[in-house]
Amino acid sequence: MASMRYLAIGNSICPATVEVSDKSGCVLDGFSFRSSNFTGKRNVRDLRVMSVATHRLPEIDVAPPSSREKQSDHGNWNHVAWTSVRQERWEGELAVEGEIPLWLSGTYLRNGPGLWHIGDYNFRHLFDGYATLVKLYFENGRLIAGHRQIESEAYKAAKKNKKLCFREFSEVPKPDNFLSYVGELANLFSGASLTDNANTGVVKLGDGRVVCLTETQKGSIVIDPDTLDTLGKFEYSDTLGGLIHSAHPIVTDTEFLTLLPDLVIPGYLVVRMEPGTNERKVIGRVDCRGGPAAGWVHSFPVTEHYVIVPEMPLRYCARNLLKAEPTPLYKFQWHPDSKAFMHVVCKASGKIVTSVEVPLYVTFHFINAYEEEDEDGRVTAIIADCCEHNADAAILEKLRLQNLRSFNGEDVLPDARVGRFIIPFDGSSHGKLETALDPNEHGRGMDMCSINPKYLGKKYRYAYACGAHRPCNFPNILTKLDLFGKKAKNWYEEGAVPSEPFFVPRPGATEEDDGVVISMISQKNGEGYALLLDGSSFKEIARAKFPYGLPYGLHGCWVPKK
Ligand SMILES: CC(=O)/C=C/C=C(C)/C=C/C1=C(C)CCCC1(C)C
Ligand SMILES: CC(/C=C/C=O)=C\C=C\C=O
Ligand SMILES: [Fe+2]
Repeated sequence: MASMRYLAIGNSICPATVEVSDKSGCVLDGFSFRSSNFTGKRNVRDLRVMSVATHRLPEIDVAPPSSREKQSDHGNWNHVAWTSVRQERWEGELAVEGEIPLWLSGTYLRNGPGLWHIGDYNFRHLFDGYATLVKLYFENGRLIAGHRQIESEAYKAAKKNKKLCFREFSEVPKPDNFLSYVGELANLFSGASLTDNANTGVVKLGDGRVVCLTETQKGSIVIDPDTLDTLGKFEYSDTLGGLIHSAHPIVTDTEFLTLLPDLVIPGYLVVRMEPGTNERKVIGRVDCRGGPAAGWVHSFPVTEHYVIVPEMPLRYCARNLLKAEPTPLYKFQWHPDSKAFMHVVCKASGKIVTSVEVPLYVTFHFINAYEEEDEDGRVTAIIADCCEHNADAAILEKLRLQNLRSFNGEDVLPDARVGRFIIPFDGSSHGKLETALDPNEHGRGMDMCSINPKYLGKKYRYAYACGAHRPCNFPNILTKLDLFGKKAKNWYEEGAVPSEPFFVPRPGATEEDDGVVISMISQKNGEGYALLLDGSSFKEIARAKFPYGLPYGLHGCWVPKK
């Protein structure tokens, strides 16, 4: 039966988007929307007519509420952060408590794995979930929010067949499922079986296209930042091949830089793509110095003139890639004997400028890097900061959904820190890895970071990240790190699971921390809200409650209003 809703916008009544579904039943019923205090000029296009999808997730049912909503004394049993989003899409205006700065004009997009089941089959790992894209559109102090599932092949196939059809981070389809979907031509043990579930990040290219990404190259999907429509695959037009890439390319208005790990001859291609093209060109290549395979490169840092290629002892493992059952470290293996390295590639020449052995480390996310110079302007070293998990890959296991969903008050989140690499340019064979500030400043939790994008590759003072208020099983505070003062300012709310704090600079700002920090909070009572903190004081300036609890999400980007 078709269902339709009407929402008031100012004095006029506009039909909301009509969703036709053969299942009736309104999951998101009874929300109230602020419409009476709308003072801006009414412009339906600009305000992206508020629409509400009123049907259940078609064909992918959510888990029964009884199990989903059960909570322990600690309020964390099946916390909404780890509970699948309940419908495919939603959009509406949120009532704002506090003040959104009027200069904040544009869309914050956040990607992440928001749907962790197919029917009553529950996925294993946080990174397995089908991509849920969330948007916060700010204009004139008002906020229109929404979410939508990304229509990847993997998601569509799961919906159609009610079964997993592609290999996800830890999940592997049964051979029959895959073959019935892709056909006899493809082999479960080939690249064709890999997911295109673009559930990790979202970037705005210099030419304005917005692309959702994961670690598989085929999982690069172009979306419309206004409607969140899936527009199609981002097809790389070059012939570089390979199956995987870094989940975090470095994207500016003028270039897109990424690393393509070589799983056959261990190494990495450093590549650049210009705005307006789909063709990556090779800048240079780094051969691994240790181990049987390339190290995992979820992210990497750059400075103004160099690309830093990390070689972690947590390495891809071709055997694990093809295994039907998950291994303790999934597609990776820990090779402490292979040592750890940092390579520095000149962006202009593609040459390796230096390559140093460093202490063992484990990181998902580099924060930033910059060049240290002497009085004559000669580069003496590179400083590269990351969220470092004390060289312990156990964090991967902690991100299993079963672990995230079963917090019982025990402090089980492993310690992490801001790891600072010092890579000398004097020909030394070894670099250093130090702790940038006392980890107790941020509760010894550290991940999901952002900086002022104007400081990318440059000497910087501030970073924003998730830290810990212990006991906890997952980073549960937002932290502003002052890397000069070696201090942190923290934001905490009991039972909250905040997503990556994302810094948006104020146009015209001259101070590094002049701007706002956006995060989305999943609450222990099953609700959720968008949060805005002042980038300098790190105090709350506004919050806006969603009509439904938000699942956890990973990385975001900012699309300024044209
Ligand atoms: C969400 C996140 O941080 C990481 C996601 C990583 C994914 C989806 C990795 C997927 C992979 C495969 C499906 C097979 C090939 C290896 C690997 C890149 C790990
Ligand atoms: C959420 C996370 C780590 C948290 C640990 O403290 C890592 C996410 C990685 C992918 O983007
Ligand atoms: Fe990431």
